[in-house]
Amino acid sequence: MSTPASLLIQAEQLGFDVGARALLAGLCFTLQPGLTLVRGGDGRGKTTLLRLLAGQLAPTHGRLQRRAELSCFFFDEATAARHDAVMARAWLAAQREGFAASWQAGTEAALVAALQLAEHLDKPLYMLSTGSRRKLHLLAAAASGAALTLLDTPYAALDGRSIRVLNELLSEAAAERSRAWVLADYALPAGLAGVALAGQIDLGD
Ligand SMILES: Nc1ncnc2c1ncn2[C@@H]1O[C@H](COP(=O)(O)OP(=O)(O)OP(=O)(O)O)[C@@H](O)[C@H]1O
Repeated sequence: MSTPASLLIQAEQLGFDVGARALLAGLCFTLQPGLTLVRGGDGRGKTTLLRLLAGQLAPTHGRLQRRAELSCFFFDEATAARHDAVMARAWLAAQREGFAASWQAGTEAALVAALQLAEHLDKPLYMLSTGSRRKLHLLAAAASGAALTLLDTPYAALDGRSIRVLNELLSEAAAERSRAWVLADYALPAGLAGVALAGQIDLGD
């Protein structure tokens, strides 16, 4: 099958079983540039779908066809403990190195200021609050310049100011023509009402 240039990932009858249970079943969608919402209630498989899109898991059924050499940013919270002793500045430097070809230094500098992260960069990650860690992950996601950026319930634990910054970031992401962003959440965040989505994948309640 040919893959149109604007298409990043195509899912055909995608399914993922957990033991005997079909957690995800029969999903068909295409990911396009802009912002796609993966919506679902508790335990409906949002994180699992992001792991499939990131290539960390293989589907049990169907297939995911991806554009060749698709760069992807995904910070899986389940792996967070591994980074605990690392200084925030070193963690960020490693992200910068990993996405050297597309890193946006201007975005990094703007978000360090907007998310008030400067005071935290010289601390080990274990000293950062959950909210500050999440802000650091958001900064790296935005600055990575990755063709595909996956965000798992990114509003959780954010303060009001950071929520406004994230709303702005995702509103801009929705207008992107070269990057695709996937936001997994329980519902469309209130601050994104009226934003034109590239797509929506509904996993039910
Ligand atoms: N590999 C696995 N082994 C066992 N259980 C799993 C596995 N993957 C997912 N699950 C279970 O499947 C359910 C859905 O997982 P997932 O975290 O993908 O959903 P979610 O929509 O992100 O959930 P939540 O909204 O609660 O964060 C959870 O109950 C999880 O424990």
